[in-house]
Amino acid sequence: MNAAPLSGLYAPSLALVTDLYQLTMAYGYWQQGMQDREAVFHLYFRKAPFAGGYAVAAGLALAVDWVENLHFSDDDLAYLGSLRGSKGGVMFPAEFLEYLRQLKFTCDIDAVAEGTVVFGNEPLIRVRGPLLQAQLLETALLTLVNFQTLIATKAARIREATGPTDQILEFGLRRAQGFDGGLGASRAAYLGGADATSNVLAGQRYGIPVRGTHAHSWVMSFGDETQAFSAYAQAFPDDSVFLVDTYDTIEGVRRAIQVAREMRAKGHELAGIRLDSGDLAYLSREARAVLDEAGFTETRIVASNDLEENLITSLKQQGARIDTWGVGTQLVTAYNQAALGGVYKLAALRKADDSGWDFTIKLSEQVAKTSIPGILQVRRYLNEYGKPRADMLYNTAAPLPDQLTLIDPADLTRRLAIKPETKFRELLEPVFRAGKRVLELPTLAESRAHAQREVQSLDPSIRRFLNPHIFPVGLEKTLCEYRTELILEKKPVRGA
Ligand SMILES: Nc1ncnc2c1ncn2[C@@H]1O[C@H](COP(=O)(O)OP(=O)(O)OP(=O)(O)O)[C@@H](O)[C@H]1O
Ligand SMILES: O=P(O)(O)OC[C@H]1O[C@H](OP(=O)(O)OP(=O)(O)O)[C@H](O)[C@@H]1O
Ligand SMILES: O=C(O)c1cccnc1
Repeated sequence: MNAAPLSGLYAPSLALVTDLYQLTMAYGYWQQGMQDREAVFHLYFRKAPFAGGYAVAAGLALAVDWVENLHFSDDDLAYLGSLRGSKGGVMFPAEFLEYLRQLKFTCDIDAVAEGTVVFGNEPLIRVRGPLLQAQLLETALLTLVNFQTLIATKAARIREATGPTDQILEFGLRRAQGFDGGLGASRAAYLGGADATSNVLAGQRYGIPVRGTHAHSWVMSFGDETQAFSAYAQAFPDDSVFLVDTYDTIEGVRRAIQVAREMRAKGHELAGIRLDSGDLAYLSREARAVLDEAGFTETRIVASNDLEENLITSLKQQGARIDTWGVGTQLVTAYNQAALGGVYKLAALRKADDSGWDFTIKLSEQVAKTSIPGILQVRRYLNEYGKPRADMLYNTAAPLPDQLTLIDPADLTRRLAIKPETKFRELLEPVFRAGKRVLELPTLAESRAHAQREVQSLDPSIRRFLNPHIFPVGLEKTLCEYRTELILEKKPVRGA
């Protein structure tokens, strides 16, 4: 079953899911008469998470849902009207609140499809429209895209470790960052490569397959493994996975086999056993041998216990016979990297006299952190096998030269000339035009399939966990030169 991609989770409007400063700036822009100056913002991250070579873009469908439901309700406005500054004065006057009440979303949004592999500095979302509106989107878009992209990428790495045919069950809800953290993580984990979740709400909301085994408490409540397994088999004769490690794992496997024989006599097969402690490589090999010996060659071996991609890789190298991986805490909390540092930066502003664009830049001590001006598009060049070769960021508001050269923004001497016949695709596609959605979103299952094709299309050197190869992402030469000019124009010259 595929749920509709727009879940309505963010309806009614969650307009107040924002930082106060978005609203104080909005008021300021309105007061200055700047609210309708046309602006362009880009949402991007600078470095792929987990010291990896890529990220899997995610969160767009949630962002679309939020934007489509964006409006300030009576309650929202009453609350904003009640806010007071430090001297007790009204923070937002009634005329401005009335403006917010009437506000209609009219921006253009272009975005990278969920599941697409992306790299540092590449806009995942481009928002173009009235300055006040485009600014108001910042916090919610970042909250949604940063977390979804982080978890989808983690899941893709776990999939990399398990290989394509093993099952990955996401078990994280109990260790997640609250209800919404758990729900969002289940969605992103599925998008990034998990096969199913134990999170029932995520199943209902997003159509993700729900799966599970049973807890130690089930065995403990019977006090006897054979009885516990028989009772579970009675309830779910065709879907039983017995947790065998409550007392002694190998003894537990033998008891599971005993019950499995009784099940077989009644025409049912034991689906699997689960290991949740001890040496998972050794125990899974032993369990496989005992199961096979007893004629239960199809019974799956599920393992859980703080699993993550490096541990799974190691278990595989140790010859573990695990074919289903239950992964919780490390996946849904992105344990080794708490957040993706995506940012939302102003890149262009229509001149006050409407005579063209001012391209804007945020300087930084590090050139790599200096923002990229323009109305950007990401062009992905493909090699002769149709696999990604290099990405080019270019300014759609300036003409492209005939000879295209990519320049690495972190090292201006690294360049790549593009042959004119090189095939490419543009990653940012129209999602909203003048506030109306123009893109039919794929289902979550379609985005998941897209993510798997995308990750597979990357060279293994970019997918590896340790010191991955850096995928070339360059600025088109004229954009790079323009950016350097802007940096020099804005940067004060220091005297010695
Ligand atoms: N063969 C192995 N190689 C590397 N790490 C392993 C191996 N087998 C298990 N581990 C991991 O080692 C960690 C500790 O395992 P252990 O069974 O001691 O965990 P535990 O949580 O303390 O056990 P328990 O659930 O009994 O309290 C877990 O993260 C587990 O996944
Ligand atoms: O280790 P994770 O990757 O987070 O996977 C989820 C964990 O949650 C459960 O343990 P818990 O001790 O909470 O319950 P249990 O008694 O059912 O084992 C399960 O047995 C896993 O070990
Ligand atoms: O179904 C399971 O086995 C399960 C669910 C949540 C957490 N740990 C295990």
